[in-house]
Amino acid sequence: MELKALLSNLLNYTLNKDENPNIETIEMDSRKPQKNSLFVCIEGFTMDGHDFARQAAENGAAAILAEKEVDSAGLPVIMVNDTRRALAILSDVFYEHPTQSMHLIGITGTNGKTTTSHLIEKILSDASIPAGLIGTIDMKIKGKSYKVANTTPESLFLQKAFHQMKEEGVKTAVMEVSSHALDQGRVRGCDFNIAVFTNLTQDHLDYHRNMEEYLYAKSLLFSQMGNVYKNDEVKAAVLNNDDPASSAFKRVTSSQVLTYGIDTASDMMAKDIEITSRGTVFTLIAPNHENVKVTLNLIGKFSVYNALAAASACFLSGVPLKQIVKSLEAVTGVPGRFETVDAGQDFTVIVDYSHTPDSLENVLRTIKEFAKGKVTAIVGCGGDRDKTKRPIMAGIAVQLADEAVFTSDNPRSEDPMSILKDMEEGVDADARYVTIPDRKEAIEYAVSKASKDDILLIAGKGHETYQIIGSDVLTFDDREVAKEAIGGIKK
Ligand SMILES: CC(=O)N[C@H]1[C@@H](OP(=O)(O)OP(=O)(O)OC[C@H]2O[C@@H](n3ccc(=O)[nH]c3=O)[C@H](O)[C@@H]2O)O[C@H](CO)[C@@H](O)[C@@H]1O[C@H](C)C(=O)N[C@@H](C)C(=O)N[C@H](CCC(=O)O)C(=O)O
Ligand SMILES: Nc1ncnc2c1ncn2[C@@H]1O[C@H](COP(=O)(O)OP(=O)(O)OP(=O)(O)O)[C@@H](O)[C@H]1O
Repeated sequence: MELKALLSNLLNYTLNKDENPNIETIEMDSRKPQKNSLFVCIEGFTMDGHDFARQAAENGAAAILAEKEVDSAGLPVIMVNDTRRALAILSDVFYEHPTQSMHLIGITGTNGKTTTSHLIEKILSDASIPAGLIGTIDMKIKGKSYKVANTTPESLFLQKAFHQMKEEGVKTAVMEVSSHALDQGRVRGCDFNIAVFTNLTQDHLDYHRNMEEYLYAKSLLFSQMGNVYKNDEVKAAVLNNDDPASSAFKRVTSSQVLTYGIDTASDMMAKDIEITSRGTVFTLIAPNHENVKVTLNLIGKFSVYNALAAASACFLSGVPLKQIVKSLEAVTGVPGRFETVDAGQDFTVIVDYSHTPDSLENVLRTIKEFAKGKVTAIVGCGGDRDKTKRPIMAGIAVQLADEAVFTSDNPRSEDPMSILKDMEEGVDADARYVTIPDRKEAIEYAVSKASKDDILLIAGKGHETYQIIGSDVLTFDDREVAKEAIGGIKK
């Protein structure tokens, strides 16, 4: 594509020379081969892409997009105000606006994005609507899994992925939309049909300075949805009516709103909820007033919310209610979300991705509802991330579990002991907890102490198969470590 055609949707830019090279790829990493690329310089959080413009030129770039002066080795330079935001527009143009002719569902919220997106994908594919999926665990196209670096990848990766989905005949996609992505404009080129909100509680205050800014970032999904219609379909915001943040989103969206809830009157509701150790039973009341009994294999009130969010999005996507319920009932779990580890032991081990105060509290409260024996929570907090949640999470663990084991969870560049010290600020000295910095030892300790009918919650890492210590990414899987530890005590 000619450079000037590629720039056609940018409102504000200057080009330093009247040249119009053919652009074969767009790249944002100078270390990759550039094949006549437009190299987009991004000022990141650790590096500044502007410092690598010359390297990109030497690797074959044909033009440079920048927001400040660069050494371009004589290549044409396009200057814009914000390269990250410009990249979203250019990627959409380069990949021929893939989402304009797709049915795109975006999910935002602090907790439940991954679970809800998996439920939606399952319901749609059971209804013979193959859906691409982009989220924390992976990207999936026609059942094939691809690695992703971020919950919501950079716009360049996203638009390329949507293009690939279309090439492979997949015209429906469901994706998680993180607050970082919204703040950085990664989804600006995405034309959403449906935007879903799960809930808003404390997280990511290392990035967003306070809850107001976090809420504002989330609201961008709804304010940026744009027109009321897309290809004759009404656009819709699917909002959790029980969460106070929804009122802010109602104010900023110009789309139709469909609400769901348990405690507040809503378009899609769950009533008569029963929570058991194996799942959840409730009556689903749809916007057309149809009532259906649902037996979910997913545990806890929070799972009912995820089911309601998924049911609402799929109802709006034209899937009949009975089909939605059938698919929801067939879901046995999502990797790393309330996943039980069974190695023949007489106690229960649950691995769960709860790494926010709210999710930890929900999971522990749910466990307590059916626990017959002692509940032990193994909990850590990430390094280089929101420090304010450390004492809060530790406090929740000691308050709700019979015993807490504080340990490491991706300490990154921080000293694990100083993270544990921050956690200890949230608990009284006489609280029942132990501190074991090595995560493997912490799991082994809890397993060795477990008796019949006890429950061990290994919180925080869920599906992750690594532990980041310093700059090393070490192989670590809570599920495997727990199995080995159980094997060890059986010998
Ligand atoms: C804080 C944040 O958003 N970081 C993201 C950001 O990294 P960065 O700004 O630090 O990038 P950088 O390393 O400084 O590099 C800047 C630029 O220089 C370029 N570069 C760098 C070196 C070089 O030799 N040549 C070169 O061209 C890089 O390719 C890049 O374009 O841009 C990268 C590329 O898109 C992201 O992968 C990275 O996400 C990191 C992995 C991350 O942890 N992000 C978290 C905070 C995040 O975004 N999380 C949310 C979900 C959170 C949740 O809900 O739990 C997400 O959506 O993933
Ligand atoms: N609707 C919900 N409300 C509160 N907690 C939830 C909800 N759904 C799931 N959880 C809890 O949060 C954890 C993470 O769930 P999930 O991965 O679905 O959320 P997420 O929004 O994708 O998280 P992340 O953004 O960190 O990837 C689960 O393991 C569970 O403990």
